[in-house]
Amino acid sequence: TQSTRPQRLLHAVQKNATKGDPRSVVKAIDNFCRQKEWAMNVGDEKGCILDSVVSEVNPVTVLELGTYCGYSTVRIASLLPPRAKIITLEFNPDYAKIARQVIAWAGLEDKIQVVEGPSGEWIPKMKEQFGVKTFDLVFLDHWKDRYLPDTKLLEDCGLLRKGTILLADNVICPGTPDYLEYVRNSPRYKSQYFKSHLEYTKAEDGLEKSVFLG
Ligand SMILES: O=C(NCCCOCn1ccc2cnccc21)c1cc(-c2ccc(F)cc2)cc(O)c1O
Ligand SMILES: [Mg+2]
Repeated sequence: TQSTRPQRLLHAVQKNATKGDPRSVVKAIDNFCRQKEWAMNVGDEKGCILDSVVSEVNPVTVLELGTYCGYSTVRIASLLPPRAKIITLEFNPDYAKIARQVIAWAGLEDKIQVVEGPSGEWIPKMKEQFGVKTFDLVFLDHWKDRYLPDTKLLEDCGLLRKGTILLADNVICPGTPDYLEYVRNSPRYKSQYFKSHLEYTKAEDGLEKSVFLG
């Protein structure tokens, strides 16, 4: 039977990346997506901006909404201090299955918890299920019309603290207009746009970094 794109991406990692070397996993995925098949990873250009924000925040507890094949999960985890953890939420079980294998190839299983299901159901359970108090960094990369409702849900569930950083992918393409309007106009956020390009293309896209002010 025909393989899926995530399966072909995983095979490219297993063929071209060194087991236990996260940066070689990131490189292998970027090469696959540039040379063979486009895929919706944050990519190398926006990935550098992601790296700089992660390094600046030095988070101990990270939430990622939208795992896909685990590219940004591996990118973030490879920069975390020893005891730091990422909880990454994926709605599609086939994607989650691939992501777990990409994460294992990178040797980062101990830092990453892949959780399957919808954000609307899991966010209210974060404290009781995973012993999370608040998140230091949230990377939004899931359904674009869920960025705003899930941000409000994170606020309401007390999962954000003064200084929590929200970093949102695709605020231009595909676009998250209601989310942008909210974080740029709400007195509870200080927002900054990092102009870039849609992964592996020349189309404009960017990341929005927003600090929760409490
Ligand atoms: O759609 C995108 N990502 C989202 C995937 C589903 O996420 C579903 N999902 C994942 C956890 C999760 C938790 N709860 C609910 C839904 C939940 C996405 C799309 C594009 C893109 C840009 C231009 C195009 F022509 C076509 C596509 C680029 C990106 O970088 C993206 O991230
Ligand atoms: Mg994205």
